[in-house]
Amino acid sequence: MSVRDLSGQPPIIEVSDLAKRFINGTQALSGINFQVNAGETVVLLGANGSGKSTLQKCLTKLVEPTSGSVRVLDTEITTAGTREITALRRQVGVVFQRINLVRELSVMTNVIHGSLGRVGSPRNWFAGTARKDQREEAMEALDRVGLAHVAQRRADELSGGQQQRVAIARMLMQQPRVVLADEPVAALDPRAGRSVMDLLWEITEERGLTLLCTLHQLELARAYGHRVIALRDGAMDMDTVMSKVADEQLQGLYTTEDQGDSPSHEVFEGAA
Ligand SMILES: Nc1ncnc2c1ncn2[C@@H]1O[C@H](COP(=O)(O)OP(=O)(O)OP(=O)(O)O)[C@@H](O)[C@H]1O
Repeated sequence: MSVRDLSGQPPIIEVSDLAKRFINGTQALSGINFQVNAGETVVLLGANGSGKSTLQKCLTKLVEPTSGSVRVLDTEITTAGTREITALRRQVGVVFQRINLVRELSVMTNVIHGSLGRVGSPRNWFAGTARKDQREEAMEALDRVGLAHVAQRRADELSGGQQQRVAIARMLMQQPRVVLADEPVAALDPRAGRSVMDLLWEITEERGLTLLCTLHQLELARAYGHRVIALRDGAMDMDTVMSKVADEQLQGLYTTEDQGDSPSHEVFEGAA
């Protein structure tokens, strides 16, 4: 897999001293600092409850940060109003573990739904009433994920791996600049998971998208991540290029302090 030189690219995501404390008192994040340049592909790692999902949600204000600064695509999300946040979300594609297609509608209609924020009105929701160019674009997106032949099938007739591919095609219809993927292959078997990750990475590379992807499978993280950001107990544990990280360091992210074999809370320099 090629490693692109992105050192001259502008930052797309800038997070400074971010903290999140939930109303029940849980301190989910504190002292989070990093930036991601345009076109970077970053894997986000950390044990259950370390704050990965909260961090991703803070990037589009699905979760409101308690303090600090979060800048995504030149929008300071902590001070942005509803209109700016809506505009930002249109440029940020999301892929979740839970594949949230509309089960009883066709694959094509689900994919067209991805373009609504850009071009559509609710009456264009169904494939039959969508504009010709929308349908053609959806067909191209389906072709890109290898599923043009199932465009007219109901979404729930597809396998989990195919459904996640449809979700990626739908995300492409958004024409996003940034992709946030939260455990996109956790629900899939290893073979399907690998093939969905291949696809996500290829599309990211060919379109020059910026990707922040949470993964739990270390072998996938190793295979796909050019850079790794890791959290432990809501704090930064590492931020470095993947090639500099030893397997023990990655495994150590999933051990507790009292097991005595966790790595130091070092923040590495020179990422990407
Ligand atoms: N809405 C909420 N209200 C209160 N606490 C929350 C809320 N959402 C998350 N938390 C807590 O914040 C901490 C971080 O949770 P988060 O889901 O971000 O972790 P995670 O690293 O994504 O975990 P996982 O790998 O299990 O998905 C956890 O202690 C969690 O219980």
